[in-house]
Amino acid sequence: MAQRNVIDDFTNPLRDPEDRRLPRIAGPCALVIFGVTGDLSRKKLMPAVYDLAHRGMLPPGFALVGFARRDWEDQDFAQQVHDSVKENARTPFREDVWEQLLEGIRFVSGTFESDDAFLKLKATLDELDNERGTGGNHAFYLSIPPSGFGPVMQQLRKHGLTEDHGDNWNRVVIEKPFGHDLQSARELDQVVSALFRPHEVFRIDHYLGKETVQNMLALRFANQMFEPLWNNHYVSHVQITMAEDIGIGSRAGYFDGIGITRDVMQNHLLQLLALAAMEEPTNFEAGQLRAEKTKVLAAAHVPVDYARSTARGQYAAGWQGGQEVAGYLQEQGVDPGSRTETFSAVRVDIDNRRWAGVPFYLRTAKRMPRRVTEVALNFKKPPHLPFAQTDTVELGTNALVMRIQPDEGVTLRFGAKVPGTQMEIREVSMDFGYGGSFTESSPEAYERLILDVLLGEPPLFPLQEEVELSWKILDPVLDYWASLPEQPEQYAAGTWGPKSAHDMIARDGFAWRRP
Ligand SMILES: NC(=O)C1=CN([C@@H]2O[C@H](COP(=O)(O)OP(=O)(O)OC[C@H]3O[C@@H](n4cnc5c(N)ncnc54)[C@H](OP(=O)(O)O)[C@@H]3O)[C@@H](O)[C@H]2O)C=CC1
Ligand SMILES: O=C1O[C@H](COP(=O)(O)O)[C@@H](O)[C@H](O)[C@H]1O
Repeated sequence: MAQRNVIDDFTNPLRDPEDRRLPRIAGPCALVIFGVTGDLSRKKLMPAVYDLAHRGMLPPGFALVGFARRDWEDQDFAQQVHDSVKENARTPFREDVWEQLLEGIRFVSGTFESDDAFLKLKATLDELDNERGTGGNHAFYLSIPPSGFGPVMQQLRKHGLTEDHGDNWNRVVIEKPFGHDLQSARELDQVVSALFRPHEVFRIDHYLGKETVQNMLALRFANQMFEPLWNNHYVSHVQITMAEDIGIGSRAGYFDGIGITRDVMQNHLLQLLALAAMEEPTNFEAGQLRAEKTKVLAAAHVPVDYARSTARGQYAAGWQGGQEVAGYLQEQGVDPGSRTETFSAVRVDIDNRRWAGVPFYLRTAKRMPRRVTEVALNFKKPPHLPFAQTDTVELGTNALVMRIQPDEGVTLRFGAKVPGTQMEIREVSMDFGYGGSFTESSPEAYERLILDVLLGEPPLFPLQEEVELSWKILDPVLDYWASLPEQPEQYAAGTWGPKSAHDMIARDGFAWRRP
């Protein structure tokens, strides 16, 4: 097979100028991370910045500014970046890359309420603009508890940090969950849109940055053989699972009172549903892709008999990976009477021609037996099986499983004849795995999305309309659960969730997959 010659690609005058294989490199800019001492920043954001630098996708004068309450100097922050890069970066540590990054690292200490801190941030950015040529191009990443979104944006505007001089840009990146219900999401949007123009706002959902999530678009729309089956003529039901084996760790302050439904179902799982169920966009530009997701979310709802169409749970003490682990109510920082759910399952129906009659089951939880995210299309049984009484037919359901993580790929489950002289059918799998098919490694979701922000490319960032529709789907469920007098049903850590969740899907004649 002919090898692609990379040097020719850059020198060949006939090369398509739109060639998307050219590296995408950000222009001069500063990335300011609020909440830089937090879990997300330490595990994902700082390593992603380093990985981008390592891949040569950041400009030489790039600057990284951290903002948090801790009483740190630049060098303390630099040490934290260094440690989290060494621990969590995808690409190997290189001294020269680190040295270059280090030159642009600064820290500002203060609270969201402190005018002094924002004055210092302004002075720091002005200095960087002069020293490193970042030219007034600033991306403000709010990696903070949702209650801080509004106050920080107000402070940015108050201190002239969002001013447009005509030849610079300012962008704001807002972590999920955007609001805690429809009403608060609308209120937050009023704050955002009074301070920023639509193209300056990036609502981040890191699942959209995952390689395997984008591959759902390739699987569906780059092939002819799947789409004809992708509807209620052939699909019996769809299961979307995001299971985590971890508990809440040190994040009680954020998680308790929010719960798993607001934390990930309102955003990651409903985005997966939208990508799995939407119609084909004309192209993958922001407007087209987001319009199709919006349409399908507008057609989705949880059937109103919530006692039957939903289930919630809370993990109790149990065993995980051979170790005894505490129950949710015993975790440090959790209110001992907390009713926060750590398991959530809902049935979603989609009222359109393609999906009428096909339930989508969404399930997510902490402290499940293993970490796995997948989207599984389960197909109807064949209308007739031409086998004799004496034949052995052990068929489950045909399924197409998009394995988002950690074992990334696609699995097709179908029946095959067992070798031998008798007709014996058994279920088998056909697998595509990234490792076996590609030499390229997948960028981390945050790597991809931070670069998109710095380049000003919005297709992978949900619109406010998608956020609001997602709350509209889940608000009635959350209200219903809040009205119940009892605690969420307990499930032992390290198991597949409460009995009510198994009953919920069994009533419809199905069972949860064991991924
Ligand atoms: N953790 C994760 O895996 C993921 C998190 N997210 C989202 O990212 C955001 C942050 O989450 P996470 O990192 O887990 O949260 P953490 O609680 O770990 O971190 C919160 C950060 O905000 C800072 N902070 C809080 N209040 C103030 C204040 N009044 N003034 C200044 N700084 C303040 C803290 O600084 P200090 O050190 O001074 O306390 C800390 O740096 C959330 O919106 C979450 O939904 C999204 C995807 C995954
Ligand atoms: O958004 C969140 O996602 C993480 C899980 O992310 P993943 O990429 O590892 O699947 C979850 O642990 C966290 O609670 C939530 O805020």
